[in-house]
Amino acid sequence: MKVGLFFGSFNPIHIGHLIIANVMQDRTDLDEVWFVVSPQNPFKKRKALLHEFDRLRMVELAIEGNYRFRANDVEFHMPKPSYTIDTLTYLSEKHPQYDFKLIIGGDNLTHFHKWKNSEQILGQYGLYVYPRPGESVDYDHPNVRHVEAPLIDISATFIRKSVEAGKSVTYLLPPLVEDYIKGKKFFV
Ligand SMILES: Nc1ncnc2c1ncn2[C@@H]1O[C@H](COP(=O)(O)OP(=O)(O)OP(=O)(O)O)[C@@H](O)[C@H]1O
Ligand SMILES: O=C(O)c1ccc[n+]([C@@H]2O[C@H](COP(=O)([O-])O)[C@@H](O)[C@H]2O)c1
Repeated sequence: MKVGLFFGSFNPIHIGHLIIANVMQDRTDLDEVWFVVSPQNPFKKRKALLHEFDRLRMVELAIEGNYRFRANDVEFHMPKPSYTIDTLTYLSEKHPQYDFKLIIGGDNLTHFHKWKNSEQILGQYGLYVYPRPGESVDYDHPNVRHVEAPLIDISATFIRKSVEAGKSVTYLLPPLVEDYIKGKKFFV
């Protein structure tokens, strides 16, 4: 079985993430997509992040009922910051029956060569890349698959700023995630 690992801060998860996961599962050879919540991206500042348990909960709420999607908290139990190669290695040892691929947005491809052991990630696993507005890097490598799909100009940053400014985020988030954010008064 082929599993696409979709790593992210998911601060919070938004419909862009869900569209990406669905396109990847539906239009490629991936059987499932696992959303791996990263407590701490090595390249991002931690202070703006919600607690990882809340980010995981929102992912669970967002994917409820989709049996091809799973939420994964493996990085909560690993050293911080979260280096993707370490998690890939761990997951491959734990689930030798699965063929793991990495799903990333085009913005992450720009700096991918700076990731820890990026060559090993490419050689052993491979990337499925979803295009992102403003990012036009065409990484030419046999293990990099550029998936053609509609551009989505939505980011978690835009959602956080919108909530802070008192603007509506309806339809940018799954309703259960919007309710969770409102209930907990996040980003206000
Ligand atoms: N609109 C989008 N188009 C393509 N890829 C995206 C989009 N939004 C997120 N991604 C990808 O999803 C993964 C997880 O992203 P992340 O959780 O950081 O979301 P984000 O919206 O980019 O967040 P932030 O605005 O806080 O940086 C990354 O690989 C990122 O490139
Ligand atoms: O392993 C690395 O060196 C590395 C460097 C930068 C980012 N990543 C991972 O890429 C994923 C996407 O990050 P983000 O914050 O854009 O959602 C997240 O899981 C990060 O831990 C990983």
